[in-house]
Amino acid sequence: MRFRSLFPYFWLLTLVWHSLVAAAPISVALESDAAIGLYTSFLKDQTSQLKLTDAEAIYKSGKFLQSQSPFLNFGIGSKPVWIHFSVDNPTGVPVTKRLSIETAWLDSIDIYVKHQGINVAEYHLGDSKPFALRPLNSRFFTLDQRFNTGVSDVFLRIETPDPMVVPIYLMNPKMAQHQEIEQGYSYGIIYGFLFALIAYNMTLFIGLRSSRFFFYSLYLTMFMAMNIAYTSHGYQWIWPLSVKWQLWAPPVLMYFYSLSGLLFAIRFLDTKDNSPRIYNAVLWYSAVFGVWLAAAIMMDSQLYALLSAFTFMSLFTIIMLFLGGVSVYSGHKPARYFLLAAIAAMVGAVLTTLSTWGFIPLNNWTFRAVEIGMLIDATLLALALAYQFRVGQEEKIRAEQLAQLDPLTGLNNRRAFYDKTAPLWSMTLRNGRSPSVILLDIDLFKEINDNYGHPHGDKVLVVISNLLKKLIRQADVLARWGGEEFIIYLPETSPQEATTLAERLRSEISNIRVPHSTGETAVTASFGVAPRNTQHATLDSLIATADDFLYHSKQQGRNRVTCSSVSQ
Ligand SMILES: Nc1nc2c(ncn2[C@@H]2O[C@H](COP(=O)(O)OP(=O)(O)OP(=O)(O)O)[C@@H](O)[C@H]2O)c(=O)[nH]1
Repeated sequence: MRFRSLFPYFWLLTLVWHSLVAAAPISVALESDAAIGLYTSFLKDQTSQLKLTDAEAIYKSGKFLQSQSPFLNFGIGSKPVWIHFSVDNPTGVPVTKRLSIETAWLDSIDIYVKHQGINVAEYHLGDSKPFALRPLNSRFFTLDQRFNTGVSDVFLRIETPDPMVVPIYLMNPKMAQHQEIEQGYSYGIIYGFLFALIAYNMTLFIGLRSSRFFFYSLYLTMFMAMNIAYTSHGYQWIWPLSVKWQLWAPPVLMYFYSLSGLLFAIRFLDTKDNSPRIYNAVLWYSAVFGVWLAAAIMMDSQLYALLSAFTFMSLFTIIMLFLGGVSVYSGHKPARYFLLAAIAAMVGAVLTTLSTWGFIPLNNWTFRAVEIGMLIDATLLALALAYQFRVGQEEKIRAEQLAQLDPLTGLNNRRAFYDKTAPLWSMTLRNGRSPSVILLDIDLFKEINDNYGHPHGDKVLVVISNLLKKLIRQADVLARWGGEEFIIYLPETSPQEATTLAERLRSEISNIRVPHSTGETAVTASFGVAPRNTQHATLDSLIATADDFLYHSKQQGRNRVTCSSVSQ
């Protein structure tokens, strides 16, 4: 708020400063790395026909407009623009300065240098010419110009359907070179960081086969490709001869960057399942802009292609926020990271836009805020993916655990019993130490159900389960074997020890009283105890023996323990 309240003063200061310096030529002695927009005046060529002589005549008649901003900005699809500034060399000797127009996507830039009314130099630059023809190997439109003593006039004619932002710099060549190297390093860091994330997430995609990682990598790849195209790094290093691709790459890659972002978002947020209508709307929206872009390309209209790509990309940022917001609102936890990431990307984009339009001071940080925003966006999304993966794993483990538990008693179910006893059984076979199995079945349980109801029967089952849990050793494996049947696997336990335990369990169960509305239920159980011997090649055969002994206990009148010695 405080910053915003300073705006009127900022503008006033700009105007005062402008009125003082606008008319003045730039001195070659000036050592500044700031853009020189305030020293320039300009003319929009409504006819697109003006030649240098016409522009000169109009300039002399005072009809050029003074620039109000260090950065000239004429928006998207502008008419050609003529820009003028003059350079004063009072030193008495020629001085070389580096003239640089640092917007990499301008299609055509004609530069004319005049000294004392004579044409001394002329350059024809721009994206629409092969990179190899540039005077200097720079991704910007850059040249070294010798300014003779006295005042020189520089006229530039710029034509492009892209956003016509024209940051002009006039610097000492060494200072300019130093700046370019610094920028090179910063791009190296950005691309290196993104490349590492892409490679890592592609590896995760291949390893985990989750398309989320693929769409995330695609999104970052598309951002990198778009950035490489509009900063002209691609033209400089990858496709220096492909003039056509350099012209079409920005709109095409902007579209695919936004599209891949949306594909990632709907996959990450599971929009298809959670909000099918939003999912369909996003797909339709993407298709409509895709058709618009394809039609523009077929009609060879770069302007329409750019308009479609810019509109798609602007709305894309808003849709990302919307999708993230909806998802957070509906309780999807990883979406919080997603929303923060979308906000970071948006803030970056807005800061860059505001700075290029002159609403906030333009410097390396604000101009490249979109890239910083994207780095934060990429990092937060990587965190979101990691968080989502962790939550997914935890849910899987929980589901697996639940699949192994009997829901009523919380004991192991039959599957878990086999899972837990299998390694113990194979160890037994190796070391020859004998386990035993106890199988027990509640007596006349049907009567309990019939007399007091099923819920009361459940209560009895729970009480007995808790008792069994309490009385067995930690190494023993207890499970609910069937309806009112329980099993206990006792590793390394002799027949005597197993029978003693079974007797104790039988006795404790017979002491149980489970209260109900009109009194208490007494309960007993019958037991079969089977110690392993040489006939038991498998665990199932040992369990079958325990089952036989249990049957014997039932036959003998219930509430008793039968062990091998008895049956043999
Ligand atoms: N309440 C309750 N009853 C169950 C559950 N699972 C099985 N049952 C009941 O347990 C009863 C078992 O009856 P039976 O197999 O005839 O055996 P029993 O009445 O215990 O008689 P014996 O085994 O011969 O002593 C059946 O009525 C089943 O419906 C359960 O989870 N909860």
